[in-house]
Amino acid sequence: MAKQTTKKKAATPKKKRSLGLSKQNKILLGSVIMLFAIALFFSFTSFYFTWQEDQSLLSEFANRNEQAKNLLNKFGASIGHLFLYKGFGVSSFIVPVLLFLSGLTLFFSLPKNGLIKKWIWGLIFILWFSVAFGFFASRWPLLGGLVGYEMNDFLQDYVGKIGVLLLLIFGLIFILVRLFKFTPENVLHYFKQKKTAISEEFNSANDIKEDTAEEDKKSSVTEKVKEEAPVVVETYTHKEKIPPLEKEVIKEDNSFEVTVAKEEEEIIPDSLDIQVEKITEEKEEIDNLADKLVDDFGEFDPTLELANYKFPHIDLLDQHGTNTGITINQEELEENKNKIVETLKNYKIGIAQIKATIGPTVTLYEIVPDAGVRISKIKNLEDDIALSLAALGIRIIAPIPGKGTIGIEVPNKNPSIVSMRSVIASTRFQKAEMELPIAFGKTISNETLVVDLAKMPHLLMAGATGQGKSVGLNAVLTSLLYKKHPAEVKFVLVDPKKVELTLFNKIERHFLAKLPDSEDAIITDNAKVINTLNSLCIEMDNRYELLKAAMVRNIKEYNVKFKARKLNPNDGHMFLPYIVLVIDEFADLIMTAGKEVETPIARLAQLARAIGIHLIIATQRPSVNVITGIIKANFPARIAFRVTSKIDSRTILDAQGADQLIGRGDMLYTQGNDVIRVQCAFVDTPEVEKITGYIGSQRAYAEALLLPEYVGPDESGTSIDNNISDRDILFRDAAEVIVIAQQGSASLIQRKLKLGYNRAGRIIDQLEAAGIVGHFEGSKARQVLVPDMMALDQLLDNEKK
Ligand SMILES: Nc1ncnc2c1ncn2[C@@H]1O[C@H](COP(=O)(O)OP(=O)(O)OP(=O)(O)O)[C@@H](O)[C@H]1O
Repeated sequence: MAKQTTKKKAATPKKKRSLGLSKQNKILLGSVIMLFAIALFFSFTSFYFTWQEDQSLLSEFANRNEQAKNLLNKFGASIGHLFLYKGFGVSSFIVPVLLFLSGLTLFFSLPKNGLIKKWIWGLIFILWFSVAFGFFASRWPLLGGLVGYEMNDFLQDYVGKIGVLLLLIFGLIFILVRLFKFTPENVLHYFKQKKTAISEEFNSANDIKEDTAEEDKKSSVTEKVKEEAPVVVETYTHKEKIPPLEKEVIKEDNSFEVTVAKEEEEIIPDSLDIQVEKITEEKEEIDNLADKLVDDFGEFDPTLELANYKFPHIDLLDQHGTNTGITINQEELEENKNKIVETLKNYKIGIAQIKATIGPTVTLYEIVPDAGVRISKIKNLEDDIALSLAALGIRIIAPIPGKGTIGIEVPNKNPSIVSMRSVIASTRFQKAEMELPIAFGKTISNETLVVDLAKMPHLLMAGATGQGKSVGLNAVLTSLLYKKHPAEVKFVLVDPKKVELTLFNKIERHFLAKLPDSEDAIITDNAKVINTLNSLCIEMDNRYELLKAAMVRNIKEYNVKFKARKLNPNDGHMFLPYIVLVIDEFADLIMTAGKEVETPIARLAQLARAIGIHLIIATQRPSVNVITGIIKANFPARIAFRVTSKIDSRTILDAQGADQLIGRGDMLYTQGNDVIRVQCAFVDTPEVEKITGYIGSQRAYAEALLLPEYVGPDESGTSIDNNISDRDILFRDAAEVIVIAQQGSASLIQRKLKLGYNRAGRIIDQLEAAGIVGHFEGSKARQVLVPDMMALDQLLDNEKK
């Protein structure tokens, strides 16, 4: 049975495992081992015949005059003595067998698995036989060897003869069960099979006998066979209970014999561990090349071009008088506490416990109301509490998520400024292992809030004018400037207000990205914003192509692969910096360009996270026509500075509270679930100027990062064929309508000539090509280039000539 198993195993095709040796070396080593095994075998065999004669020569190994009788002379005599006499006796023969198998495996580069198991079992056998021979045949020391004898001696000292016998029996059972898979059922089945075979043999023998007998006797024999048949069927029904392993053989006499396919059972034995072959992954050629390149040149360093770039130092930021930290006004605390308790008492709400956490601008009073008090009751008292505390900006959080208490945020009389310096210097920011870390400010419990823009993945910021949006944007940009090398991140800045972000012009060649044909990197013109957004969409598509070619899922993996030199720059691969698009006044953009801005923004917001383009959009007017559903859905991270109405607060946060803020950087931050109150870090214009000046004075790239070129419909308008024969038959009528009204709009043509939108659009394009109306200007009507009917006639007549 065991043999069958081994055969089966050998027959199973298995992948070869690399030994780390070349083919030739394997053949050499394999043959040496096999020959050594043969030498051992001959030495051992010969030892049994010559050991007595060679005994005296064992100490004369170096003496060349002495010759041993062993087939392998003194070597054979010595090694035989070592293994058979001093070692394990006759079971030592297993050693050359195992060695031969190992040599064979190497020689033919056969799969190595199973070999270790063979060695382990071989050694178990050697030990068991050695002890068994030592026990049963102690008179013949060459059968059990010295080890067998000594082990017997040793064991008998402790467990006696019977103990050793029991141990040997256990060893035998162990071998039978673990190696040969003996189970009582197996044994029973084996005997049953034997019995069936014998009875069949017996029957067939009878058949032969009966064949020679007379005819009338024949029938009785058939009956007898038939009688026997049910016994066999019984066997079948019994074994039917284990169907998957059964192999049915329909015998000639129509009786069934069922053989259990034990071999199969042994291929994946239940107790034997499955041999899981560890396949050393074949290295791709490209990987080898990459490894070689990395060995030769080290990993690709994107910062190499500006290797001497110095990050801005903390002293460029001001303290803003915050080095003293938050001052606690004990009186104010007591006073507020008493007022809260009293107000609630007036409404018959008892307080079991009250606790205060002092933040930079507000103090959070956490109260645990008496049992049975309805939370909604406290929430409804918001205005009353505000009135009794005579303070603006009271916010009630009922209950505080995850705490089971009710929070009342009361503004401090003397709020302290959270300086950008303090948040940048915080360990939380300094140790932040993030892709794009941003230190927003400090939470109510005075912890620095550091978040990863890459995870947000886009940020929507809203707040009424003068509440701290621009400062917030500067805080975001400053955080990134303090943490990122110019090679790692690029900004696309859109500033319709024209004054807020101009300071960043100084770092154009370090940190900014722009359209190829534009002079200024900071975009202030709304028409250009559309081009830039579409260009970013092209960049996004290009990056997706690169990611696809590199077979990675996001920019992080892509850059890791690129740094490891696994992506060939000749195939268009390059290190991809993160791109952060900042739009300072989004409402203005939407008002002037509408869908044209919304569509690329929505596309970017939906798709750009994986390829490292992140959007930060700020707006004064968080109304639903500015922050449309599609934009909102793609900006889970939102910041609300103080807004003027509850509706605005709902629009931006999907919750109220932003209308209760106190302004000056007091903000609410949410990344989808909880709303956190944060005091935004304050960074003043002179500080930003110092930082950008410091960076700007350093060696820079030759130019800002160039975004892909985008030819918008306004520019491409000129490419429309000014083909007179292709013109619409109503072209002249439309031209007259436009010139008379001096208004270049498609809807005017639609109305006056009762045309569909598409036809009117086509005519407008033709009018543009003819030079009658100007370029497309977003939601504004086109300029009419022909002043009156006379000029129009002249223009069209000239065309005909
Ligand atoms: N985090 C802050 N800490 C302290 N003061 C602040 C903070 N943020 C803003 N301020 C104060 O509020 C003023 C207005 O801030 P900011 O210019 O950022 O407002 P804004 O929301 O951008 O206004 P607008 O929309 O009109 O540009 C600042 O000059 C500053 O005095």
